[in-house]
Amino acid sequence: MKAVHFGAGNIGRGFVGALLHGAGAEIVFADVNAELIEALKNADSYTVHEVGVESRDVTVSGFTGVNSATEAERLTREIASADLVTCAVGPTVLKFIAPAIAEGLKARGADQGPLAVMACENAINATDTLAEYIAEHVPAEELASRAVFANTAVDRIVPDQAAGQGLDVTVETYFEWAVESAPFGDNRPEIPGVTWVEDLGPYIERKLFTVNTGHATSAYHGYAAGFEKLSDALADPDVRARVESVLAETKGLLVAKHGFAPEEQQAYIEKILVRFANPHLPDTVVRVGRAPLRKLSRKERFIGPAAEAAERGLGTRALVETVAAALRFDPPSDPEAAAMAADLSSLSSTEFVEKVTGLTPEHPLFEAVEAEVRDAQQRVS
Ligand SMILES: NC(=O)c1ccc[n+]([C@@H]2O[C@H](COP(=O)([O-])OP(=O)(O)OC[C@H]3O[C@@H](n4cnc5c(N)ncnc54)[C@H](O)[C@@H]3O)[C@@H](O)[C@H]2O)c1
Ligand SMILES: O=P(O)(O)OC[C@@H](O)[C@@H](O)[C@H](O)[C@H](O)CO
Repeated sequence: MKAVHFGAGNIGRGFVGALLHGAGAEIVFADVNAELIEALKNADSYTVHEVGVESRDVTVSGFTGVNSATEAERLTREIASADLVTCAVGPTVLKFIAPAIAEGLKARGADQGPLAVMACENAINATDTLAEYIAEHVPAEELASRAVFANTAVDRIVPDQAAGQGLDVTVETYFEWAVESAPFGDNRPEIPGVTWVEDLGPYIERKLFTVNTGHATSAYHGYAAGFEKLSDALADPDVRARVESVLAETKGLLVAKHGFAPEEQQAYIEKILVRFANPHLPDTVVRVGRAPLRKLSRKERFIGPAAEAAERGLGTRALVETVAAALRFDPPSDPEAAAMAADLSSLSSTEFVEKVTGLTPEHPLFEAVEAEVRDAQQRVS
């Protein structure tokens, strides 16, 4: 099996690359980071350090790199001859990698089987989004015969890596890669460790609205309380109580919407709280809270579940209080935090809520969120 993976960052090397290597795949990492690609071209292997109660090292080999910004022709050839394309570049970058995947698809021989395409991003139906961008460059019939698109949900905490660590990646021991099975019929790619599911909807929503909602809640309240390390933030009783309150609210929605048993969802919550508290994992509130405008958007981890909960008459107070904390997230290293601050000072509260959260004034959640925006604006003026 040959795989081209876009995004050789934390989750790319620390999770997707490791599982593809475990599947015996030859891996081509495609990235715009020239230094990283040179390092991948020059290395024979790197090590994934899984840290936790039981730590272990996994060696990943059998890969190369291609610079997707400067080696377009080679990238086309690599995709044309691949069995699988995966990506972990961030949901807002999907539109930029789509043209290259389209070129690779168009260059495939008629006798080749379809290319499996699976986006590994923290977003609902990210592969469908990528497919829509690719469809702008490939005729519909050609696309249907040359590619199979499957949505996925990926779960493994991979912090930003310490300088001087080279290609090695420190990760938690836990992982889950859920992939929808229907698009493949009887021809699923053989990737040990993948959980095949018929309906990904409940899985991705449970993951995003529990793991990522809880994680970002720890980050925003932890940042406000002055913590740097995520596990230290969660050890603070006030932050912990806020995270538990938020997860009680998303649990209410997930149980009502998807029919998860309450005790099953509670066990899932307890498990992720242990994962967040992993003291061996050097994760930070700045990484976990990164890109607050994306995280406050309509289908994302706060407004997504809060809007649906409000529509069902369920509680949203803790989620809205976390939105308030997110509005105060201002690390100088985060361009979206700066853009959010600029929008807070230049837009009216109504304009800000409509633009950033996608909520309209008629929505039952609008008033509560707008009140927090007004409060944040008064603090900075
Ligand atoms: N880190 C985690 O714990 C984790 C876990 C699950 C899912 N994810 C998701 O995986 C995605 C990536 O996250 P990450 O933590 O690995 O981020 P990261 O910043 O470590 O890696 C992203 C990589 O994508 C590359 N990239 C950016 N634009 C590109 C382009 N146009 N073409 C090719 N490569 C490009 C960057 O250079 C970088 O190497 C995000 O959607 C994130 O939500 C992350
Ligand atoms: O990657 P983001 O910015 O969507 O979210 C930050 C973290 O919550 C996330 O990367 C988690 O570590 C990961 O989703 C765990 O599976």
